[in-house]
Amino acid sequence: MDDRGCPRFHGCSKIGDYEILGKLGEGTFGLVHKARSKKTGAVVALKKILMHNEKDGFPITALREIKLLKMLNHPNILRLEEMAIERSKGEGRKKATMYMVTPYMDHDLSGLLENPNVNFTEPQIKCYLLQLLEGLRYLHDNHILHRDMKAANLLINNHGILQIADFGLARHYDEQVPQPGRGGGEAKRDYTNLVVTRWYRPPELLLGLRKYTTAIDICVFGEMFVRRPILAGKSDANQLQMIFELVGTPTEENMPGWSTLPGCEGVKTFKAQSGNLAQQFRAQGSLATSLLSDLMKLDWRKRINAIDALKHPYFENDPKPARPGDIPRFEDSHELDRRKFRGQKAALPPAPAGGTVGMGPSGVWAGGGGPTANGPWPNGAGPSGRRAPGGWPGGAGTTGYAAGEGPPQLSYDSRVPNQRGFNRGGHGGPLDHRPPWLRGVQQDGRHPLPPPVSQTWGGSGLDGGRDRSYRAPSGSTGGRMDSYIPSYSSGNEGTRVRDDIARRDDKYDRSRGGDRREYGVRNSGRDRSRSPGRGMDRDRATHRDRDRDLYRR
Ligand SMILES: Nc1ncnc2c1ncn2[C@@H]1O[C@H](COP(=O)(O)OP(=O)(O)OP(=O)(O)O)[C@@H](O)[C@H]1O
Repeated sequence: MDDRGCPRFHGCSKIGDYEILGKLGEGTFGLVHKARSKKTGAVVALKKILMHNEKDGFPITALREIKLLKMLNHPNILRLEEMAIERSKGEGRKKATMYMVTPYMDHDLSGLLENPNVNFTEPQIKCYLLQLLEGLRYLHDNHILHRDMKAANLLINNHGILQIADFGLARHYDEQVPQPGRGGGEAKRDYTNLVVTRWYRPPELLLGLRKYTTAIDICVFGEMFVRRPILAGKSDANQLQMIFELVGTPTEENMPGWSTLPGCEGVKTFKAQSGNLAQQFRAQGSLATSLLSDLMKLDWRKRINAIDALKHPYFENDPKPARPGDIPRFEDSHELDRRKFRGQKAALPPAPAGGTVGMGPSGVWAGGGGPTANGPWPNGAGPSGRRAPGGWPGGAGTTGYAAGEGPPQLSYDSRVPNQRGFNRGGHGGPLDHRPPWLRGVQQDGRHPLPPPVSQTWGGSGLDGGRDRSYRAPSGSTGGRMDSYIPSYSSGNEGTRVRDDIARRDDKYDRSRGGDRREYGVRNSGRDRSRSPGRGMDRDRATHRDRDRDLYRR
C-alpha cells in the first residue's frame, strides 16, 4: 500500500494502454522508454525486459529486480507500479514481451551532471545526498545490497526527489544490518565480488574480498562536486592506484587484513602514499572532505554507514540542505542525453586563463563546476588516464599505453590545452569529459575503440609503468580479467557498445572457472575484434549464464 492506502503494485496491463513518447535509456537488461498512460495520463518509464535467450524463459535477474521492487516501499526508492505485457506474433506463436512500469523521473544524476545548463549548488548537493543516504539506510536496514550504485542509477525528478533505481544486481544480504557507530560491520559468508561498476568499486572488492558488506554501496559521491566520476580507472589495477592516490595506500592500520586478500600481491609493489583527498577537495571545505573521507575509508568495517552519514555535521553546517521543493526544475537530462550536452559544451568558449575551473597545477579541484560555481562550466580536470598516441591496446590500429608511462595521474593544469587526461572540450581540447576512448578521432576519422573488456593485468594492456606487476585477485576476476566499466555511446546510439554486458557475462565463467574460449573471447588475446556474429552468440550464451549465476549468488 502507498501513503494514500492504495495498492502500490497494480498487477499487469497491456502495452497498448501506453503511448510511447521516446527513448530514455539503454541498459544491460532492457531498453527504457518514456510513455504516457492512455487511461490516467500519467507519464511513466517502461523498461523492456530483454529476453536474451528465449528458450531460457524470463531472465532471472529481471525476476529478482521485480521481486525486490515490489517489496520495497520508500520515497527514495523507485516504485514499480505494474508490469505491462506486449503480445506479438512470432514464429507461429504468440510471444510476450514484458515491461516494468515505473513513474517517469526527469533526470538521472549522470545526465544531470553532464548538462552544462545545470549548476549544482551546495544546498542542492546536500539535499540529494541526504535522500540517497535515506534510501540506502532503508535498503540496508531491510537486508538488501544494491551492488550497482552509480550516478546513472540515481533518478531525480523536477520536484527535487531522488530515487535509487536499477535493482538488477541487488540481492538479499544475510548478515546483521548496519548499526549506528559500527560502520559496515563484517560479513560471515561469501558473495560474488563481480559486482559494482568499476569506477564505483570499493577497494576491498577490487582486492578480491568476498565477505563484503553494505559498505560496498557507500560509494564515491565526490562526483556531485566535480561533476564526473572522480575515480575513472582504466583497469582494476589502475582503479586501485587511483583510490590509493586519493586516500592512501593500505596498511594493517588503515585496512586491517588487506594483505591477506587475494589481490594484495601486486598492490604491495605500489609506491606508498598518504593520500591527497583533503587537498583535492580543498575547495569544497573541511566538512565535505571529512564526510568524503569517511565514505571512502579503506577499512570497510569502519567505513561510515548510511545511518551515521546522515548525522554528519556536513549537513548541519551552513549552507543548509535545500528542501526538495526548492530545487529548480531542469530540462530532462538522462545518461542517453549526454552526447547532446557534450555538443553544447564543445560549443562553449574555453575557460578563462587563470584556472577557475579544473584541477590546477596545485592539484586542487577548483570550484569551476562545483557547488559554488557561477558559470555553466563543469570542473574540467579529473583523475584521468593517459593514452599513448596510438590509442587503445587490442583495438584496430592501436598501440596502448607507452611502456613506463604509468597509470593515470591525479594532476592537471587547467591552463594547458590538450593535455592527455581529462581534457576539456572538443577532441582532446578543453572541457571534454568523455572517457578517453570517446575523445580524439583517429586519422581515418574513427573514434578510438573503448578498452577491450579483456584488459590484462600485467601484459600489454593499460598497465604500463608502475602497474605492471599487478595481478587480479585469484578466484575473483579470473586472474586476467577486469571488472566492468560504465559504457558510453560512441555517438551512434543504435549500436551502443556495452562493456558492462561483457562484465556481467564474465561472472559465470569466472566464478566457475569455465573456459572463456568457449565464447571466442578474451583470454586468448586473439579475438578482440569481436566479430558481430560471434559476439551475438556469445552475448546470448553469456547472458543466459549470467542470469543463472546471479540467481545463485
Ligand atoms: N523511471 C525512470 N524515469 C526516467 N528514466 C529512467 C527511469 N528508469 C530508467 N531510466 C533511464 O534509463 C537508464 C537505464 O535504466 P536502468 O539502469 O534501470 O537499466 P539497466 O538495463 O538496468 O541499466 P544498467 O546497464 O545500468 O544495468 C537510466 O540510467 C535512466 O537514464
